[in-house]
Amino acid sequence: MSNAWGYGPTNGPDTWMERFPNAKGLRQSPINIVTKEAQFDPSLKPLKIKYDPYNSRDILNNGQSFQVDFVDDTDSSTLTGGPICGTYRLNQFHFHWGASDDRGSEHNVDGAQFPCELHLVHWNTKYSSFREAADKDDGLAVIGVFLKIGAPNAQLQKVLDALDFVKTKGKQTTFSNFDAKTLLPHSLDYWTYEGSLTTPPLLESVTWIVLREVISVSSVQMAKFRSLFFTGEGEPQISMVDNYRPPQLLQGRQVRASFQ
Ligand SMILES: NS(=O)(=O)c1ccc(NC(=S)OCCc2ccsc2)cc1
Ligand SMILES: [Zn+2]
Repeated sequence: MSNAWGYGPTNGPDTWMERFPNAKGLRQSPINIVTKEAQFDPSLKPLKIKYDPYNSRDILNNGQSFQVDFVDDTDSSTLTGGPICGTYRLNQFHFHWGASDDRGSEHNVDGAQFPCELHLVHWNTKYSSFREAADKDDGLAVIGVFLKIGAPNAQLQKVLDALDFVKTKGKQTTFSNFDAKTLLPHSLDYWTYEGSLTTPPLLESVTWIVLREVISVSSVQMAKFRSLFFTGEGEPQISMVDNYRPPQLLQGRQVRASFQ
């Protein structure tokens, strides 16, 4: 389907509003987090994250990123506390990255971009599934984690080693017994605001929880992300890079901080 959305010159973020009117909504993501304007909220609870490695299922190149999918038919991998009410189940995690180390994250912090951003996607169990939750105001909660160039990340390497089997769009392979918690930084201090999916259909259903502490990734590891392709097997190869949406208007929203 030639008119599918993407990140290229003819189907990228500036064209999405043509088919996805949510793009002009009042709670769009990502945003630039201006740290001095993020107000400490003492009523915010600590994040409670419980991930069971047994739930990890497969890794998939979906043509926009790659994602690790989790079995989410029980409450064994959940997010509670923080800014959310109730229990949210881990459905998948994925990344956004740049063609070079100077860009790639979706959220910015004080105008700065990181080379990569991890998103851990959870859905509210007051609904019956991700799909039912995806268009509800309180349907989803996504934890964002920035990756910064530094030492190689051994836990991340387990994910990157699987990329050889999902180079092209639609490829997927088993990815079991992975503990997503090992991708999180030590501190769970966070910023939070009400936003949206950062890809079409851009549904305004996400409570964003962006961690202040980064995790490391080496430049060699970043090159591994860039070895993937947006395109399918047998099609002219287009490298999977710059799969990030730029920051959107805050439109009067408040960004709260869980820390002083
Ligand atoms: N980058 S993001 O974390 O905002 C993010 C998370 C999940 C998704 N998932 C989507 S769009 O699922 C595709 C199928 C679907 C189901 C209900 S609406 C779309 C997209 C973007
Ligand atoms: Zn994402």
